[in-house]
Amino acid sequence: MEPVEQHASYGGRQDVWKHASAVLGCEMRFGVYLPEAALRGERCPVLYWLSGLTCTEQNFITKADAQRHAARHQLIVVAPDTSPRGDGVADDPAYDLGQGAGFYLDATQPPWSRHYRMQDYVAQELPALVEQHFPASEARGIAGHSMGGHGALVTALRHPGRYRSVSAFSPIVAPSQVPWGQKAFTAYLGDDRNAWREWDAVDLVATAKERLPLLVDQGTDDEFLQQHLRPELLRDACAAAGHPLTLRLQPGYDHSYYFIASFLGDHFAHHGTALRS
Ligand SMILES: N[C@@H](CCC(=O)N[C@@H](CS)C(=O)NCC(=O)O)C(=O)O
Repeated sequence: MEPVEQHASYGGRQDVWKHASAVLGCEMRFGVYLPEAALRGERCPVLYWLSGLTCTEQNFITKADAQRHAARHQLIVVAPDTSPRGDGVADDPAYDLGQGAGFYLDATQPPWSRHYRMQDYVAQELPALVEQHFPASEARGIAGHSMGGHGALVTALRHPGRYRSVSAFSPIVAPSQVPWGQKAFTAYLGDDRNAWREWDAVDLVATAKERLPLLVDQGTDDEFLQQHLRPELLRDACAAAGHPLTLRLQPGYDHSYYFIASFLGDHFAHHGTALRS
C-alpha cells in the first residue's frame, strides 16, 4: 500500500491509498477517512461507501462532506473505486459499462471475467486490507449511491452477519428489470436470467437469511427514477417478505451529490447507532 493523498479534516484525516489488488488484477485506489480516535490508535467501526456510475474514489470524498459526519460518529469511512482500471482492463466506450461501471458483482463472461470481481473486492479483499492496516474494529456498515446503492444492498444481503447496518441513496433496486442493470448483467453475467437473481436486491430480499433493516432515500425529481431506479419494486418485495425497510421519498431532490449531502447526516446516524451499540 502507498499513500497518494493525506488531508487534515474535522480533527481526523482524509487519505487516498493505492495498492495492487490480487482479486482485480490491477492497481486500485480507495479513500479512507480516519477519525481522531483512529489516529490515536483506537479501534473504530468502518462504513464502506460504494459510489455510482462514472465515479472514482474521489466523488464521495470531495462532494458529500462525509468527513463532518464521520468525525461526529468517529467512524472510519472507506470509499473504493467503482471498477477495476487500467490499460489492460476490458472497457466499453459507454458510461454505464466497463471501467467506472463495475456493478459490484463478480463477472462470469469474457472479456469481463478476468478483472471484474468487484464483489469479492469490496466484501473480502478491501475489508481485510483495511482491518490489517488501520485501527478498524470488525463492526462494518455499508452504504452507497445509485449503482453503489445496488452494491450496498446486494453486498449486505449476500453476506448475512457481516454488516451491522446498510443504507442507500437512489439505489438501482431491481437491476434485472431496468435498462442499466439488464445491459450490465447481460455483459457481465450472460443471458441466463437465473444467474442474475443473486445480484438483484429485489430477488435477494425474498429469501434473505437475515432481516437487516434497510434505509433508502430517493429524490422525487431524480432524472433516473422511473426508468432505472423504481423504488416501489423494493417496497413491494420488502412488504411481501416482511423485510424491514424505511423508504423516504424526498420531494424536489435529484440524483446528484447535492441530494446525498442533504441527507447524509441521517444515514450516518443510522450507521453510527448500529455500529457503536
Ligand atoms: N449523466 C451522467 C450519468 C452518470 C451519473 O449520474 N452518475 C452518478 C451516479 S449514477 C454520479 O454520482 N455521478 C458523479 C457525480 O455526480 O459526481 C453521466 O453521463 O456522467
